[in-house]
Amino acid sequence: YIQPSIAKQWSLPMFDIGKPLGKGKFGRVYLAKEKSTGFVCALKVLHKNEISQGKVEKQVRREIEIQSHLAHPNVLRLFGHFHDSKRIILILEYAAKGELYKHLRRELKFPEWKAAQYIAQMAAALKYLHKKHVMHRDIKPENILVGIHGELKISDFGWSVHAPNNRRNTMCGTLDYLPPEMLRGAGKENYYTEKVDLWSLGVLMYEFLCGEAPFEDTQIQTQRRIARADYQIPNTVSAEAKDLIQRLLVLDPEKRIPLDEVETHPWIVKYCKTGERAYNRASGDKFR
Ligand SMILES: Cc1nn(C)cc1-c1nc2c(-c3cnn(Cc4ccccc4)c3)c(Cl)cnc2[nH]1
Repeated sequence: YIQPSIAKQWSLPMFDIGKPLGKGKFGRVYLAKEKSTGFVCALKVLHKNEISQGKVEKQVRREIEIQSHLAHPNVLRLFGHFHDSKRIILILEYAAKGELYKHLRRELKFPEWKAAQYIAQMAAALKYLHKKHVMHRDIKPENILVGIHGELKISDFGWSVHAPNNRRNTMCGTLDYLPPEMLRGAGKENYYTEKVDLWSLGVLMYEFLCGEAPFEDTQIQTQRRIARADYQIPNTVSAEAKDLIQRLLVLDPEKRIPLDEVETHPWIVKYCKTGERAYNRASGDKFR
């Protein structure tokens, strides 16, 4: 007898609420345990009046709609949501090692082997999203969490949309990660596609290896430098890593290296165990 998949009706009394984990522009996140199963999760509590004042209802709806249909080891799960008179609560996967940007600030920058594994995981996550025609559009360390095994998890889908898209967004926060085609502002002539995430992956890779973003400057200068792809890569960065950054930070979205080629790039293959050889090793390669 196959249990019909009932959409469980969640409510706050079903959870023991633990310590606050963090807060964003809208709402706070708490550690929580679902009482009947002991399942540990993170509850993101959004206040309805703050959301309507911030005119972000559409983003919250999109975050729920998009993230609840995603299931990938490098994408933070959204298990469900519910609301009461004043709040909307998202039931999210708990990432036990917290926010990636805190690790990056503490370590200043990552060694190449760690950066390569992180970029490989982000490429896998983006490949999964793009296959579903979802573009994240806000890939940056602040939106990446770290799981119990040190694996990265993209979170905060508030800015994600279905590709292609030409909506103009009033974004706040850092411009550092914005691709040139989103800076130009969208009109009928220039749609942007999921390739915006490839540019941001290049900015992320640069920041992992150099400890600062490639176009970090005053607001005006940053915009100018992004529009010209005006950045320098320090000589401390290996030739292979430099090559991959240069293939991602390309002004023309169509000329950016595709995710399939990121995964097989020499710099990634060199440091990531996911290759055939490593697979054989993992399976005890008795017969090889
Ligand atoms: C912090 C922290 N330290 N440790 C050891 C684990 C964590 C942890 N944090 C999370 C978090 C988490 C917390 N804050 N934020 C940022 C935020 C908050 C509110 C709105 C938008 C964005 C995410 C999540 Cl969702 C999911 N899992 C998390 N795990």
